Amino acid sequence: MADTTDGWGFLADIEGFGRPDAEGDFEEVPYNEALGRTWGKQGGKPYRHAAHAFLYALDGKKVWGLYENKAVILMNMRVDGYIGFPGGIIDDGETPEEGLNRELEEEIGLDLTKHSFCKGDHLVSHVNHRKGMVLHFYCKRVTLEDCFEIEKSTLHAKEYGIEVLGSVRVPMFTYPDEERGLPIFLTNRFCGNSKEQLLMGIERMKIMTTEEIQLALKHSESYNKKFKL
Ligand SMILES: O=c1[nH]cnc2c1ncn2[C@@H]1O[C@H](COP(=O)(O)OP(=O)(O)O)[C@@H](O)[C@H]1O
Repeated sequence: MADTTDGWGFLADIEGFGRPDAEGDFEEVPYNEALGRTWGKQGGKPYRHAAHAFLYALDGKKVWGLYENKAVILMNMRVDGYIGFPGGIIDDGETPEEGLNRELEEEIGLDLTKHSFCKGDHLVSHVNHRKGMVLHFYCKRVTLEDCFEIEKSTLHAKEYGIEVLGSVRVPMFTYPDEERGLPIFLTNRFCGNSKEQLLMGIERMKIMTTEEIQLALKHSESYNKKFKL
């Protein structure tokens, strides 16, 4: 990969954030500690913060009357080709929640009078020392009708067709071949630590058990190996 910021224009400052991460780059950190900005590199820039949201509804409907879809979980197809959650970089002077709400309105047209995120929705924060960034992750359960409304509002959002190329639902079921469905979805390329965040959200919101998640991951990894992905 070219290690140059030529051609990045105003994105040059943050282009490094979108580069692939190595295993172990993300370390869980308590929210208050994450806000302490104690990681500012000596004499350098303070770490940048970003916040992303897991919006979901419990479902239970059977796909084709066969496979139980446990939940509707909304992610985005991003302009860089990665899958990620809606959200983004927090601007100077914003709290993570203020920045998150602003980004959600811009990216998916979220109706903030109905679904505004607050500190109580915070699930976990991670720090990436290599990139100098902190990632905050929030979860909110809404109704199935709300999910459908949010998918529709994405089409009219300011960033639709720019940063966001579409809202995608995570397939929350697995076919009898143990690969199609969630395991194959997990073989996608995910932005930042969003794959880890997705699995944490599914587990902590009790949508799937730890064992079910481990099984989906195992089949996802064996699929990757089989096709040398
Ligand atoms: O869903 C996500 N979960 C965790 N980290 C993410 C996710 N999406 C992006 N990131 C990380 O956060 C950085 C900034 O996020 P994003 O690209 O959404 O900000 P922006 O919308 O302000 O440009 C990305 O470059 C990537 O490192």
